Amino acid sequence: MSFFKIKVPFGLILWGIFNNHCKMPHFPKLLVVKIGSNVLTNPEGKPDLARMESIARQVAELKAKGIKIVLVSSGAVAFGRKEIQLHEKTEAVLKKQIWASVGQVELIHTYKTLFAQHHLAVSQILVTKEDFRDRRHYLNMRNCILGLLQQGIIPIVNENDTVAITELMFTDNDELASLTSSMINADSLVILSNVDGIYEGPPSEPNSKLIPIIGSRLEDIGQFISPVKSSFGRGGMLTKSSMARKAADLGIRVWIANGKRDNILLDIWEEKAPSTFFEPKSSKHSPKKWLAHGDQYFKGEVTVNDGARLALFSEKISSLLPVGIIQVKGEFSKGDIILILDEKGKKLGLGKAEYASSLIQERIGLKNQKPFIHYDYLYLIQNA
Ligand SMILES: Nc1ncnc2c1ncn2[C@@H]1O[C@H](COP(=O)(O)OP(=O)(O)O)[C@@H](O)[C@H]1O
Ligand SMILES: N[C@@H](CCC(=O)OP(=O)(O)O)C(=O)O
Repeated sequence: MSFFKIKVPFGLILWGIFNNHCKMPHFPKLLVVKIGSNVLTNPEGKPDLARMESIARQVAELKAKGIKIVLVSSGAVAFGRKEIQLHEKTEAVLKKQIWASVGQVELIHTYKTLFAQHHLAVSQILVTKEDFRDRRHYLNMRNCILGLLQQGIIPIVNENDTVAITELMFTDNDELASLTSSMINADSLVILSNVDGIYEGPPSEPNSKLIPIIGSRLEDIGQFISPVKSSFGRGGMLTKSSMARKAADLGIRVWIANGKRDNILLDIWEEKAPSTFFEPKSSKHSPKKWLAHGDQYFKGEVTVNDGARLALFSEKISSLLPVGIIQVKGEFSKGDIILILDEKGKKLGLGKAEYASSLIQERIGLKNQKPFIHYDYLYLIQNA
C-alpha cells in the first residue's frame, strides 16, 4: 500500500504527537469558577442576562462531562443598586448592606431560573471571614459544599455582605474563591473578569501585552499592575493576582480570563482562548491548605525560642512543643489558628492550637508535654 511507503520525518511525528498532546483538553475534576460583578453586568451597570445565560449553558456543558463545579459569584451589590434607589445621604456601609441584601435575592433567583433550563439545581452559601477562621465552621462549610456536589447541585458562594463589614470583610471575592478552592481541594480555579488576564501594563494601553503564563517561582508581577479597578470591582487586579498565586502555590491550576468572551469556560481547557495561567506548585494536604490561608485568620500568637525555630525548619518532621514556646498572646480555643513568631518577631508559620490559651499559658517552657501544634497542622512560611 502506497500510504505506508510515504516517508514522514521522525521529528515531524514527534512534533505531531507533542502538538496533539498539547491540544488535548485538560479538563478539571473539581472546578471553582469566580465570576466578577463586571462579568454579570453591562456597561450601564444593569444585569447582563445574556451573559449569565451563556455562563449557565457552559457550566451545564462542563457538568455533563462529569466535572463538579462550584461558583463564587459577586453581583449582589450591583443587582441591588439597580432595584433600589437610596438617598445619597444614606451612609455608605448601610447602602452596601441594603443593596447586597436585596440584590442577592435577585442574583440567586436569576441563576436558579437560568440553571433550571438545563435541569440543574443551585444552592446559596453566604459566608464571612469568621467562617474560615474557625476550623469547625470551616469543616461544616466544606462538608456542606461537598454534599451538595454529590447531589449534583451547583453551590453558589458569595460573601455575606450584610454581616461582613470592615474587619469581617474578605479583601474581595477573589480571596473568597481562592479560600474556597483550597477548602474543597479543587484542582482548578478560573477567575472570570472583564479583561483577558494580566497585562504587562495598563490593559487600556495598546502596547501592553497579555502575560500567558506566570511561573511557580516567585515573580514580582505587582510591578505591572496598576491600581485601576473596573466600575464594580472591589480588590482590582492586584488581589486577583496575589490570590491566584496563593491558590497555585497550594497545587491548584489557576486561570484569570475574560468572562465577557463567548464560550470562555469551554475554550480555556483547549487553550483556544487568551488567559493568564498560574503554574501550580506541588499539592499540599488539606489542613495545611487551610492554614496556608490563615495569615489574616489567626486568633493568637506564640513566640518560639531559637532551638524550636531550628527544629521546625530542620529536615526532621517536628511538631511545636510547649518547651520551645517563650510567649503566648491572645485568647483562643483548641482548634483555632495560631501565628508562630521567632524571638525577633518574624513570622515563621501558622498552626492549629491543640490547647486553649489558658492551658498553654500554664505550660510555657515545660518539658514532656503534648505538642501545642502537631506537624500535620503546621504550615511553615518558606524563606522565613
Ligand atoms: N496589569 C493589568 N492587567 C490586567 N488588568 C489590570 C492590570 N492593572 C489593572 N487592571 C484592572 O483590573 C481590573 C479587574 O479587576 P476588578 O475591577 O477587581 O474586576 P472584577 O470585578 O472582575 O473582580 C481590570 O478591569 C483592569 O482595569
Ligand atoms: N460580595 C460582593 C462582591 C464584592 C467583590 O469582590 O466584587 P468583585 O471584585 O466584582 O468580584 C457582591 O456580591 O456584590
